[in-house]
Amino acid sequence: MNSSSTELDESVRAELSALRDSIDNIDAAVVHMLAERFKCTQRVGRLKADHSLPAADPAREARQIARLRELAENAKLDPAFAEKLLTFVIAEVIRHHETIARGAADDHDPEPT
Ligand SMILES: C=C(O[C@@H]1C=C(C(=O)O)C=C[C@H]1O)C(=O)O
Repeated sequence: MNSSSTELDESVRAELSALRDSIDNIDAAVVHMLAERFKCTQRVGRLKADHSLPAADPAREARQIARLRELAENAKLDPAFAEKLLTFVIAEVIRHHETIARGAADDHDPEPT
């Protein structure tokens, strides 16, 4: 190995390392943003359970998906991927809402005898 290829290796390593630092920062931001989103959706779940509203709202989901697909297209992100991601997150939210609703129902129902 000559000195120029060693230098190239070093610059490639440095670029890879800098890119990975950015990826780590972005992943941290995604986790924090998801945590904030789930805080909001937990409150929505509580509200729905308290007022006997259904866990899922397909009409709202359809509007969100259409909006996100457009945002994705404008951002040069695959809209199908954006839709898959949102659908995955929403499915988890609905699961949480169902759990909250079951808890609320248990609180209101008399103990089985
Ligand atoms: C959070 C809600 O509950 C569900 C979850 C949604 C979401 O995670 O964005 C959207 C619609 C509902 O199916 C809501 O109704 O706003």
